[in-house]
Amino acid sequence: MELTVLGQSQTTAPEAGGCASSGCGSNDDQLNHLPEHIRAKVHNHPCYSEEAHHHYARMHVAVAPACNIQCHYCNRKYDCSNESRPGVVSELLTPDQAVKKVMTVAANIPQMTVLGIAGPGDPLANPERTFDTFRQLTEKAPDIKLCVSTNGLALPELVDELCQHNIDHVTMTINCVDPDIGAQIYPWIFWKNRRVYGRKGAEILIKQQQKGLQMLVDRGILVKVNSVMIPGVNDKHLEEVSKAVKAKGAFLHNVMPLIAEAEHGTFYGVMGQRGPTHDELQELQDACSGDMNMMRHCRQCRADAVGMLGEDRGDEFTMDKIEAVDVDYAAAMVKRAEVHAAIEATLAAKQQKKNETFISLSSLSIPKKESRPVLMAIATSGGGIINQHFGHAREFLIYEANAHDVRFISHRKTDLYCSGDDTCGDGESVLQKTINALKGCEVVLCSKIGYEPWGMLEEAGIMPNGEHAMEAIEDAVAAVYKEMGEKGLLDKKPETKQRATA
Ligand SMILES: C[S@@+](CC[C@H](N)C(=O)[O-])C[C@H]1O[C@@H](n2cnc3c(N)ncnc32)[C@H](O)[C@@H]1O
Ligand code: SF4
Ligand code: SF4
Repeated sequence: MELTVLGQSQTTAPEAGGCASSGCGSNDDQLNHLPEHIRAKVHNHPCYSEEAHHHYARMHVAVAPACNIQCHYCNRKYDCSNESRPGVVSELLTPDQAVKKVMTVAANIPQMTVLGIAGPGDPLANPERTFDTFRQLTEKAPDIKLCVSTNGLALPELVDELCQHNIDHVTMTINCVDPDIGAQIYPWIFWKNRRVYGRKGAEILIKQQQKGLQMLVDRGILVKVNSVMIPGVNDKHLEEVSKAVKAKGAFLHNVMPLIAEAEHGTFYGVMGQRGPTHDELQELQDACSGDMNMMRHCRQCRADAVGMLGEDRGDEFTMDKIEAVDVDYAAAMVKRAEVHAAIEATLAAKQQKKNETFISLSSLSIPKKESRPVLMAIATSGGGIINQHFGHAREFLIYEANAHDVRFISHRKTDLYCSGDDTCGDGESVLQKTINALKGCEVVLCSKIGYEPWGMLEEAGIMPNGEHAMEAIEDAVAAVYKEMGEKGLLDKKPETKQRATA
């Protein structure tokens, strides 16, 4: 089966230089040449494969409270159960509790393939708790892949122990390779039993990160590098970071937007540091993609997230609900294997159909002047198909179509306007906020939509479309683009009527 990883092509082995075509970003390009052992590691990992994230789930367990550095954007003390952002958790777990939770979730959500430890602090600043969890899971649930997300400071000394577990993937957050920029992001690190401040601390951190990255690559671990895009601080620098980590052998780069709100109590939040706009983020991801595989579907999950990316079923599996549950994991593994086989069959059939029937946009003979890119927002609850009511969508996947290609570029979160509460206290309806969040999109594809949002979308210059319900997303996007071409709507981008939004 051919795979799409991260919505773009990996046409050479990652060791051999990654994405072959400059600026590649096509969902239609395939991973034909990826070596089998790499394909085996990414095909069912929802974060490493854009395609897989429509079908497979992940979970995080919050066993790692402490951190050995301070980032200006992180405050793990703030918790809101409705909030989905990194570092946030509802309950800290012991390793035993975490193992119990993972096995219960695995038995109930068989499409869950990956368990990550991503905080709320740094897993490698809590090595006993992290490795105890991994040791038990490697033994008791060998069909679950294990992952960590680390700042990398303690990585070199722990890399060998890490590799003893069922680990194929590691995420490292690298926001800079220049200590002067690092000094603006990290006020201090904790190193050899003392705090090291400013540039000096950043310099040590960067060295450790680069050393740890090399050690992981040498051991055959796939490394995803997370970078937080902080406008005015490291935004101009991240292309260089991308090149540097690519040169060392990192497999993916995940440039994520800074989340900074004053009420989180972070330095950046309090100082009014803004995050990037959708356009700024996409521009940077595109600029980095010439030389690197980019992850564009990261949902910046909580440190206790459970379920498909974009959903959080953590509330169903709190310790008070699962403590008494007995899991027959041998039986669960059989069921899990069946479910995984069914997903693989679905993916293979989808690929087959795509190979046979995908509308080749390049064959449409759309005149060049009419081949401008068009953004479309998709309401989906998973499976890679258009299967969600507009009013039920908590997020929209954003695809870009042009005359040659359809590609996934991002997702945008929205408040659920069908929640009964139609205003957000600032006088603006949630529906209006949703429409603002779709700024730049010209079409919304969903399974159904009510009269009121239909009218308001049209008024905002966004075409609602419910005609492609239950169709594969990329097929539908291509078909709508073709229709737009036939109706002469590709001549010129219409004036946007939406209000500005970040
Ligand atoms: C909470 S951290 C935990 C793992 C580890 N300590 C690390 O930093 O990689 C997980 C990811 O969330 C990111 N993160 C934390 N707070 C953030 C924020 N306010 N905005 C954007 N990303 C954030 C971190 O940079 C990291 O990539
Ligand atoms: S390294 Fe991770 S946990 Fe530590 S302060 Fe930074 S974001 Fe927070
Ligand atoms: S934070 Fe991003 S990389 Fe981590 S599990 Fe969520 S989607 Fe995957």
